[in-house]
Amino acid sequence: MKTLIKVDHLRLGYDHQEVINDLSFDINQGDFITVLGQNGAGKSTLIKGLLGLIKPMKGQITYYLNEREIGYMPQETKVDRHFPASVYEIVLSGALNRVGYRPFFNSKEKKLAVECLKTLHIENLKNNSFGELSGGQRQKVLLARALCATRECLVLDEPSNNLDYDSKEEFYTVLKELHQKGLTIIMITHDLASHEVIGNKILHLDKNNYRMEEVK
Ligand SMILES: Nc1ncnc2c1ncn2[C@@H]1O[C@H](COP(=O)(O)OP(=O)(O)OP(=O)(O)O)[C@@H](O)[C@H]1O
Repeated sequence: MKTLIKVDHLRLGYDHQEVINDLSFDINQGDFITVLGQNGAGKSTLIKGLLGLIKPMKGQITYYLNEREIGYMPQETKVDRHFPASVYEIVLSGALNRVGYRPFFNSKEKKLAVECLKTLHIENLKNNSFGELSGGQRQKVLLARALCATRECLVLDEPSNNLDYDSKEEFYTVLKELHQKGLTIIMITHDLASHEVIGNKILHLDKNNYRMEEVK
């Protein structure tokens, strides 16, 4: 099994405050890892580390994929829902990592954005404005945007926050479909109990007590 990201004796934190200490695990191709932990356990901090937004205080993260091609879906609370853009424009912005110094999106990237809309069954929303969507629809748009950035690995930060039961179920169904298509997924959440988890592994993050559990 190919390893995509290797986390080795990692210590992460801010200034002199250590949040994660001595965490080691591998993210293998085809994994769907759910990260569970109490508020403040360091779930978002781990994501920032994986995305290279904060540097390890100790230990290391080794990437066996192009780091820039990790698709990231932020927490909805960190996204301005009144952002004046269409669904298509938001999804296409996921392809910015492919553009480099070119001042425009090419036809391949535009086609990819439409494909991502189709994959998530939201092609009908293409021309709607983001602000007029329901919570569940907005989450699918943000997922499509993350998908547009990668063919390989998605990192999702509390994607089902604020969704009602039905929208959550629908969202998880879409995630399972992506996983079955071969996407590697790391998802942090605090609204699932261990027995409800989707995916093949659970990373339990608790104060200096980390445990990777295989889901049967
Ligand atoms: N930018 C920052 N500067 C300083 N401390 C921070 C910063 N971001 C988070 N922290 C602190 O790091 C610790 C872990 O926070 P983090 O957001 O990673 O936890 P979490 O498990 O994602 O929590 P939640 O479930 O509430 O989102 C907390 O004590 C928090 O106050």
